[in-house]
Amino acid sequence: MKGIVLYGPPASGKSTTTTALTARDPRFVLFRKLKAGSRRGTEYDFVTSKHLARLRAAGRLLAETHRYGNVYAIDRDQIEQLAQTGRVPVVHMGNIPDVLRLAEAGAWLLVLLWVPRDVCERRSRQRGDGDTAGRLSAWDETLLDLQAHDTGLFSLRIRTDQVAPEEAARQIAEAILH
Ligand SMILES: Nc1ncnc2c1ncn2[C@@H]1O[C@H](COP(=O)(O)OP(=O)(O)OP(=O)(O)O)[C@@H](O)[C@H]1O
Repeated sequence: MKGIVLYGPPASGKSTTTTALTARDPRFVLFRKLKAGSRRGTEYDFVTSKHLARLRAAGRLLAETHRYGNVYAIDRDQIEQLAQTGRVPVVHMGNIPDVLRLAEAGAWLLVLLWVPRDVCERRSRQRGDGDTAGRLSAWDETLLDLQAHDTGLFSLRIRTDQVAPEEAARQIAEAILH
Protein backbone atom coordinates (compact mmCIF):
# COMPACT_ATOMS: atom_id res chain seq x y z
CA MET A 1 0.00 0.00 0.00
CA LYS A 2 1.20 3.51 -0.82
CA GLY A 3 -0.45 4.97 2.26
CA ILE A 4 -3.66 6.04 3.92
CA VAL A 5 -6.29 8.48 2.71
CA LEU A 6 -8.44 10.06 5.41
CA TYR A 7 -11.55 11.50 3.78
CA GLY A 8 -14.18 13.39 5.74
CA PRO A 9 -15.94 16.69 6.39
CA PRO A 10 -14.50 19.51 8.53
CA ALA A 11 -13.93 18.54 12.18
CA SER A 12 -14.37 14.84 11.42
CA GLY A 13 -11.01 14.18 13.05
CA LYS A 14 -8.52 13.87 10.20
CA SER A 15 -5.76 15.74 12.08
CA THR A 16 -6.55 14.14 15.44
CA THR A 17 -6.57 10.64 13.96
CA THR A 18 -3.28 11.32 12.16
CA THR A 19 -1.69 12.43 15.44
CA ALA A 20 -2.95 9.24 17.11
CA LEU A 21 -1.57 7.15 14.24
CA THR A 22 1.88 8.76 14.50
CA ALA A 23 1.89 8.33 18.30
CA ARG A 24 1.08 4.65 17.80
CA ASP A 25 3.72 4.05 15.14
CA PRO A 26 6.14 6.74 13.88
CA ARG A 27 6.13 5.20 10.42
CA PHE A 28 2.80 6.97 9.91
CA VAL A 29 3.46 10.54 8.82
CA LEU A 30 1.18 13.37 7.82
CA PHE A 31 1.58 13.95 4.11
CA ARG A 32 2.09 17.67 3.55
CA LYS A 33 0.20 18.79 0.47
CA LEU A 34 1.52 21.62 -1.65
CA LYS A 35 -0.48 24.84 -1.51
CA ALA A 36 -0.26 27.81 -3.86
CA GLY A 37 -2.22 30.87 -2.78
CA SER A 38 -2.85 32.09 0.75
CA ARG A 39 -0.32 31.02 3.37
CA ARG A 40 -2.93 29.93 5.88
CA GLY A 41 -2.79 26.49 7.47
CA THR A 42 -0.13 24.39 9.17
CA GLU A 43 -0.42 21.14 7.22
CA TYR A 44 0.87 22.42 3.87
CA ASP A 45 4.14 23.23 2.15
CA PHE A 46 3.62 26.60 0.51
CA VAL A 47 4.79 26.95 -3.08
CA THR A 48 4.37 29.45 -5.91
CA SER A 49 2.03 28.90 -8.87
CA LYS A 50 5.16 28.80 -11.05
CA HIS A 51 6.63 25.94 -9.04
CA LEU A 52 3.34 24.06 -9.27
CA ALA A 53 3.26 24.63 -13.04
CA ARG A 54 6.73 23.07 -13.34
CA LEU A 55 5.65 19.98 -11.37
CA ARG A 56 2.45 19.75 -13.46
CA ALA A 57 4.45 19.91 -16.70
CA ALA A 58 6.69 17.12 -15.39
CA GLY A 59 3.59 14.97 -14.71
CA ARG A 60 4.27 14.93 -10.96
CA LEU A 61 0.88 16.07 -9.66
CA LEU A 62 -1.25 13.10 -8.60
CA ALA A 63 -4.16 15.27 -7.56
CA GLU A 64 -4.84 18.96 -7.85
CA THR A 65 -7.74 20.82 -6.28
CA HIS A 66 -8.72 24.42 -6.95
CA ARG A 67 -10.68 25.82 -4.02
CA TYR A 68 -11.26 29.21 -2.38
CA GLY A 69 -8.78 30.76 -4.84
CA ASN A 70 -6.01 28.38 -3.74
CA VAL A 71 -4.50 25.31 -5.39
CA TYR A 72 -3.76 22.18 -3.34
CA ALA A 73 -1.69 19.42 -4.90
CA ILE A 74 -0.04 16.09 -4.21
CA ASP A 75 3.49 15.61 -5.51
CA ARG A 76 4.12 12.04 -6.63
CA ASP A 77 7.86 12.28 -5.87
CA GLN A 78 7.17 13.23 -2.25
CA ILE A 79 4.99 10.12 -1.85
CA GLU A 80 7.70 7.94 -3.40
CA GLN A 81 10.40 9.39 -1.13
CA LEU A 82 8.37 8.56 1.97
CA ALA A 83 7.69 5.04 0.72
CA GLN A 84 11.40 4.49 0.03
CA THR A 85 12.26 5.34 3.63
CA GLY A 86 9.68 2.90 5.00
CA ARG A 87 7.15 5.50 6.01
CA VAL A 88 3.42 5.48 5.40
CA PRO A 89 1.97 8.80 4.25
CA VAL A 90 -1.41 9.86 5.67
CA VAL A 91 -3.17 12.14 3.19
CA HIS A 92 -6.19 14.28 4.12
CA MET A 93 -8.74 14.70 1.35
CA GLY A 94 -12.06 16.51 1.11
CA ASN A 95 -13.52 15.32 -2.17
CA ILE A 96 -13.99 11.95 -3.79
CA PRO A 97 -12.87 12.81 -7.36
CA ASP A 98 -9.42 13.57 -5.90
CA VAL A 99 -9.48 10.36 -3.87
CA LEU A 100 -10.26 8.41 -7.06
CA ARG A 101 -7.47 10.13 -8.99
CA LEU A 102 -4.98 9.24 -6.27
CA ALA A 103 -6.27 5.66 -6.08
CA GLU A 104 -5.69 5.28 -9.84
CA ALA A 105 -1.97 5.87 -9.24
CA GLY A 106 -1.54 3.11 -6.64
CA ALA A 107 -3.10 1.11 -3.84
CA TRP A 108 -4.22 3.24 -0.91
CA LEU A 109 -6.20 2.37 2.20
CA LEU A 110 -9.26 4.60 1.88
CA VAL A 111 -10.82 5.58 5.20
CA LEU A 112 -14.01 7.56 5.70
CA LEU A 113 -14.18 9.59 8.91
CA TRP A 114 -17.64 10.87 9.70
CA VAL A 115 -19.47 13.09 12.15
CA PRO A 116 -23.10 14.27 12.05
CA ARG A 117 -23.68 17.92 11.17
CA ASP A 118 -24.52 19.00 14.74
CA VAL A 119 -21.26 17.47 16.02
CA CYS A 120 -19.34 19.23 13.23
CA GLU A 121 -20.90 22.52 14.34
CA ARG A 122 -20.16 21.95 18.03
CA ARG A 123 -16.55 20.93 17.38
CA SER A 124 -16.01 23.85 15.03
CA ARG A 125 -17.26 26.34 17.64
CA GLN A 126 -15.28 24.63 20.41
CA ARG A 127 -12.00 24.87 18.53
CA GLY A 128 -12.70 28.53 17.77
CA ASP A 129 -13.12 28.46 13.97
CA GLY A 130 -13.97 31.97 12.80
CA ASP A 131 -16.14 30.61 10.01
CA THR A 132 -18.31 27.83 11.38
CA ALA A 133 -20.97 28.60 8.72
CA GLY A 134 -18.37 27.91 6.03
CA ARG A 135 -17.43 24.62 7.71
CA LEU A 136 -21.10 23.61 7.74
CA SER A 137 -21.40 24.41 4.01
CA ALA A 138 -18.37 22.19 3.46
CA TRP A 139 -20.08 19.46 5.56
CA ASP A 140 -23.16 19.75 3.26
CA GLU A 141 -20.89 19.50 0.19
CA THR A 142 -19.19 16.41 1.62
CA LEU A 143 -22.55 14.70 2.09
CA LEU A 144 -23.49 15.50 -1.54
CA ASP A 145 -20.07 14.24 -2.68
CA LEU A 146 -20.63 10.96 -0.83
CA GLN A 147 -24.15 10.56 -2.22
CA ALA A 148 -22.83 11.13 -5.75
CA HIS A 149 -20.21 8.37 -5.53
CA ASP A 150 -19.94 4.76 -4.55
CA THR A 151 -19.08 4.75 -0.86
CA GLY A 152 -18.14 1.07 -1.22
CA LEU A 153 -14.75 2.39 -2.17
CA PHE A 154 -13.87 2.98 1.50
CA SER A 155 -12.37 -0.02 3.33
CA LEU A 156 -13.10 1.52 6.72
CA ARG A 157 -15.77 3.94 7.92
CA ILE A 158 -15.34 5.40 11.37
CA ARG A 159 -17.77 7.63 13.29
CA THR A 160 -15.39 9.77 15.33
CA ASP A 161 -18.17 10.91 17.66
CA GLN A 162 -18.47 7.24 18.71
CA VAL A 163 -14.87 6.02 18.47
CA ALA A 164 -11.94 7.57 20.39
CA PRO A 165 -8.87 8.69 18.38
CA GLU A 166 -6.67 5.86 19.74
CA GLU A 167 -9.24 3.25 18.75
CA ALA A 168 -9.66 4.83 15.30
CA ALA A 169 -5.86 4.70 14.90
CA ARG A 170 -5.79 1.05 16.03
CA GLN A 171 -8.41 0.06 13.45
CA ILE A 172 -6.58 1.90 10.66
CA ALA A 173 -3.14 0.53 11.63
CA GLU A 174 -4.55 -2.99 11.75
CA ALA A 175 -6.16 -2.60 8.33
CA ILE A 176 -2.97 -1.39 6.63
CA LEU A 177 -0.30 -3.41 8.43
CA HIS A 178 -2.00 -6.81 8.58
N1 LIG B 1 -12.21 10.32 17.58
C1 LIG B 1 -12.47 11.46 18.22
N2 LIG B 1 -13.09 11.44 19.40
C2 LIG B 1 -13.36 12.58 20.05
N3 LIG B 1 -13.07 13.82 19.59
C3 LIG B 1 -12.46 13.91 18.42
C4 LIG B 1 -12.14 12.74 17.67
N4 LIG B 1 -11.53 13.14 16.51
C5 LIG B 1 -11.49 14.48 16.56
N5 LIG B 1 -12.05 14.94 17.70
C6 LIG B 1 -12.18 16.37 18.08
O1 LIG B 1 -12.82 17.04 17.00
C7 LIG B 1 -12.22 18.29 16.74
C8 LIG B 1 -11.87 18.41 15.27
O2 LIG B 1 -10.90 17.43 14.95
P1 LIG B 1 -9.80 17.67 13.81
O3 LIG B 1 -9.27 19.06 13.85
O4 LIG B 1 -8.85 16.53 13.96
O5 LIG B 1 -10.70 17.48 12.50
P2 LIG B 1 -10.26 17.66 10.95
O6 LIG B 1 -11.07 16.66 10.19
O7 LIG B 1 -8.79 17.57 10.82
O8 LIG B 1 -10.78 19.12 10.67
P3 LIG B 1 -10.57 20.12 9.41
O9 LIG B 1 -10.63 19.32 8.16
O10 LIG B 1 -11.72 21.07 9.57
O11 LIG B 1 -9.24 20.79 9.65
C9 LIG B 1 -11.01 18.40 17.66
O12 LIG B 1 -11.33 19.30 18.70
C10 LIG B 1 -10.82 17.02 18.21
O13 LIG B 1 -10.42 17.03 19.55
